[in-house]
Amino acid sequence: METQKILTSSEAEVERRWWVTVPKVELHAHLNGSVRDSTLLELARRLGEKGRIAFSDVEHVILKGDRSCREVFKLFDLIHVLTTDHKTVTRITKEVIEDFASENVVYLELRTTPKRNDSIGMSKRSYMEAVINGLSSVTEVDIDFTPHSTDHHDPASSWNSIAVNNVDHQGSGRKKIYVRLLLSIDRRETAEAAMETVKLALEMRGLGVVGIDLSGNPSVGEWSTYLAALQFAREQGLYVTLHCGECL
Ligand SMILES: CNc1ncnc2c1ncn2[C@@H]1O[C@H](COP(=O)(O)O)[C@@H](O)[C@H]1O
Repeated sequence: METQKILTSSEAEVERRWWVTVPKVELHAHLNGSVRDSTLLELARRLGEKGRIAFSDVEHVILKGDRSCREVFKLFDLIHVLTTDHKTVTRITKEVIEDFASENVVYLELRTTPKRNDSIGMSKRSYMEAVINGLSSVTEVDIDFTPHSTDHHDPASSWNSIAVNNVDHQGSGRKKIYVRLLLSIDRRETAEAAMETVKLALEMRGLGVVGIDLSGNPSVGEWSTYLAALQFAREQGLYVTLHCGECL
C-alpha cells in the first residue's frame, strides 16, 4: 500500500505556492460565495455603525471555518444584506476577478443570481449592469469578458449604453483572465422570476453570458417551478447547470 508523506508546514507552503503558479480553469464560482473576508468585515462594520446590524453578532459568523449546510445558506443571507447594492456589487465583482487572476486562474466562469430589491431601485437588470461595471473596472489584470464574435450582438440593445471595456495590454507581461458569466436562479424564486432571469441572460449573450444555473438552498422549492425557464434556456442555446442534493 502506498503511504502518503506528511508535509512539514514549510514544505506545504512551498507546495501551495507551486499550485498558485499553475494556470487554472475555475468553472464553479458564485460571486457572493467568493467575496473577500476583509471586504465582508468592512461592510459589516459599516452597517453596524449605521445601527442596521450588530457587528459583534456577525463577525464570528463571517470568520467561522467549517460550516454545516444550514449555516452556509444563513451566511449567504447575511452576505446578501451586506453586498446587495449597486456600488457594492460592482466592487465585489472587480475584487473577485482580481483575486482569481492573482491565483493564476486564466478562465473563470462566474455565476451570480440577479436580484431585485425595489426599496433601493434595484432590478435584475440593474444588478447585472452593476456586475458588468465591475468587470469593466478591473485594472490589476487584463480581462476578456465579451466574446469577440458578434453573433448575438444586437445593435439596438440597451446594453450598448454600458461601458464595456476588455482590457488587454498585449505583450505587457500582465496577467490575463477570460471571464464568462452564468445567471443563477435561486430555488426560492417563482416561475416568472426564473423566466425573467433566462430572458435577461439571452439579452446579455453579447456580454459573455454563456448559461443559466439553478442553485440555492436544496431543501427549498420544487423542480417543476423552474422547468419551463430551464427548457426555454436550452431551446435558445444557453447552457444549463444544476445544483442537486449537494447537502441535505
Ligand atoms: C452547496 N453549495 C451550494 N448549493 C446551492 N447553491 C449555492 C451553493 N453555493 C452557493 N449557492 C448559491 O449562490 C448564492 C450566492 O451567490 P450569488 O448571490 O448568486 O452571487 C447563494 O445564495 C446560493 O443561492
